[in-house]
Amino acid sequence: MTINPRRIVCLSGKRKSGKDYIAELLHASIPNSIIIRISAPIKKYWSESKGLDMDKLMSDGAYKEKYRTEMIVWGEEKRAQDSGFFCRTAIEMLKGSDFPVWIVSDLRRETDLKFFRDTYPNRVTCVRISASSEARVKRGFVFAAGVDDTESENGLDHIQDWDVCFQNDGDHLLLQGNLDHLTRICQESL
Ligand SMILES: Nc1ncnc2c1ncn2[C@@H]1O[C@H](COP(=O)(O)OP(=O)(O)OP(=O)(O)O)[C@@H](O)[C@H]1O
Repeated sequence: MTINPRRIVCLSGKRKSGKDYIAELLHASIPNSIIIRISAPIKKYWSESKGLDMDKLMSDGAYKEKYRTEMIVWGEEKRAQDSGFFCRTAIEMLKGSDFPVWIVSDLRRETDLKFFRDTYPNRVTCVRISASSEARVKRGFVFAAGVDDTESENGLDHIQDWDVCFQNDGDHLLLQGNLDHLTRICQESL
């Protein structure tokens, strides 16, 4: 009997480093994988409580930026009560147990890292994606006080023991090499 997940790839990086972009590419190359966004339940519960449009909140637009600060504060309060709440809820919401490979596209806090490593020992590959300031700005990054100076953006900066680290500044060959490496790790776990 096989128990899902067989492999979890957790992606971490600053805003506009390319986490979503890379998650989608990995997802496309690994059959039976699912993308899990830890922020999905935060957005769902928060948008419902405020009567806001969930689809707009999940998109990469100005709407997301407008409400991000308020939502972060609400999320922090929830996390203080139960640090694994959003990870567990995201997994349940997306029926994670039906999928052998999980791609977690928005690992942001040490409690999230600890949740996955403690709950699924030996099945987690943690990836740190970096990008130059120039590349991030070209992709639309603008520093926002209350967002870029909070734990949700900087909480993993001191972590050293990433399983894989790479630069995503637009070098397609380099990116493809790293995608191939991660895909192989997943396939070998099946
Ligand atoms: N290697 C790349 N080549 C081309 N475009 C890229 C690359 N990496 C990222 N992008 C583009 O840059 C933009 C930002 O990337 P993405 O949304 O994946 O960042 P993110 O780290 O998930 O950001 P956030 O934390 O703000 O959600 C997107 O439009 C994406 O398509």
